[in-house]
Amino acid sequence: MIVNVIDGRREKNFDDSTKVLIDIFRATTTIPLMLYRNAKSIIPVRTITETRKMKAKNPDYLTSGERYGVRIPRFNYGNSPSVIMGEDLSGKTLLFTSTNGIKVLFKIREFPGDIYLSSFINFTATYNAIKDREKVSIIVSNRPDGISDEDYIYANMLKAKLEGEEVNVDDYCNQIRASHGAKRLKIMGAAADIESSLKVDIYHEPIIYSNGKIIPLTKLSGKSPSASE
Ligand SMILES: O=C(O)[C@H](CS(=O)(=O)O)OP(=O)(O)O
Ligand SMILES: [Mg+2]
Repeated sequence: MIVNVIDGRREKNFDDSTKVLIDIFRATTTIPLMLYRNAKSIIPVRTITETRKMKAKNPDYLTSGERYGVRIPRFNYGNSPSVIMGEDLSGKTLLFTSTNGIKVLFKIREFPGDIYLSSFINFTATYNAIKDREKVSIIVSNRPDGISDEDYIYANMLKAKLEGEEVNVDDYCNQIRASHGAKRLKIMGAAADIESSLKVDIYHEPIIYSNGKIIPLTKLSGKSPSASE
């Protein structure tokens, strides 16, 4: 197996490998927790305006997302995994837009190859879903200032596991706790999101992007989770 870690913010060209989108703080932590709290699906949306337009057409949808970490005014939710953990989202469809992770998702969906979304929340399920693939690209969402050590810590853990190395997950969790990204969350007043991002394997499903929606792989009846719409 070939495993590459790629800066999804800077890279412009992607191949047809299986892609795993990583955004530990916080989109690919929040999204699996939305599904853990029984959401039906998450619809990624590029812009705030588009989100409001889709909400107007689908009043039952919930709105979620942020810009630069701050919840968008009049949205039902921001991008806080610790807030989502306390919610019952049974049967709900959530519109979701975020500063980094969703931006990169819209970039990579233009290329062939299955797209998974992963974090500590569904680490083992992701590993089991892709461990036999020929080529895997672990796509780091990064941030505007180019500093997202939390994403690289997780990407390196997943890469090590895929390459057959023994992985001590607790060590990686402690690296996250000591990361620049964790300090940033504390400064933002979102310290609770650090431990929420470290609920390892609380969600037991691989999560894929398919035909405009983010869903558990098991919801994809029989088809390959092709990223192309
Ligand atoms: O909401 C987040 O934590 C980040 C924005 S920032 O890094 O806090 O400015 O968005 P995400 O798309 O989850 O990286
Ligand atoms: Mg992030």
